[in-house]
Amino acid sequence: MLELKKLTKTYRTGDKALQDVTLTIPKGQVMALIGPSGAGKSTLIRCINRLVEPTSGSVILDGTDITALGTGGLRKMRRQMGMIFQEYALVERLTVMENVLSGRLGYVGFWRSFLRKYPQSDVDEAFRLLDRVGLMAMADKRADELSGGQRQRVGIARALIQNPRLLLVDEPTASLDPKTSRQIMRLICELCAERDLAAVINIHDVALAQMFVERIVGLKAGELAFDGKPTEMSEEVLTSIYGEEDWQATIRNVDDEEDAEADVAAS
Ligand SMILES: Nc1ncnc2c1ncn2[C@@H]1O[C@H](COP(=O)(O)OP(=O)(O)OP(=O)(O)O)[C@@H](O)[C@H]1O
Repeated sequence: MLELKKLTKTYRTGDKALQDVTLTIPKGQVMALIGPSGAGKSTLIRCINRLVEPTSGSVILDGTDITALGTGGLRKMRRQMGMIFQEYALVERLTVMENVLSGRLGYVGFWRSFLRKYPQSDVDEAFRLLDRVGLMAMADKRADELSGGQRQRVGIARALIQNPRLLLVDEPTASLDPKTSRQIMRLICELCAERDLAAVINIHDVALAQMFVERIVGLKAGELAFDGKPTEMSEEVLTSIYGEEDWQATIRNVDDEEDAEADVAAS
């Protein structure tokens, strides 16, 4: 279980990116974080693993106060938090397999990782994960030979080989086309369900979040503006988070997409 208590971040510039955010994310829950640009979504995700240092408040994962950890403790804790980024952050000249295995770097010793000698159990697990994300045939390809969707699948496998307790996902579909975006969101949510793994997903696309996750949290100017089920997302809620706009298209979109998906599944 992840608990954020009165999490606050004020950057040196004076920007109040987060203000008193209190949230509890139970084990196995996938939560989408939405909100306009600058609302504090990336800051929130980065405060959880302290890539950004919170100004005050605490982050507690399964009873451990992450905000109170020293350097060594934080390094160990970060291994338990898988991170998936928008831009994949793969090593271009390495193979798919090597990129996935790099998720184990925090676990194997320096020389072993320097020589890229991973234990057989890690290699076996990497093959299992590549199979699960549909990339078994690509294991020996270089990362720079892959499509955006394939690259994100490698990023997902790399995060999962850490055997994390929590997934932090920052704009996983920002560079992908709509169909690939849905496939990636579906894959992330299925994998979390299979592993009873909690995830916080920062996502711009409200309709996509509504389609796949069980809980949506809206941020506005660093403060909680909505916390509820996708079905509770209404035009009023969207207006309160994003301001005046014609939201009918966004909300209707979800129904249309679901109908379309159902048609495909039925055909
Ligand atoms: N390193 C930084 N130094 C100073 N201010 C920052 C820094 N990073 C973010 N901010 C500010 O903090 C606020 C929240 O930014 P953040 O990137 O968390 O928002 P976001 O919701 O993720 O936005 P986007 O959807 O555009 O990525 C913004 O006002 C931003 O300008």
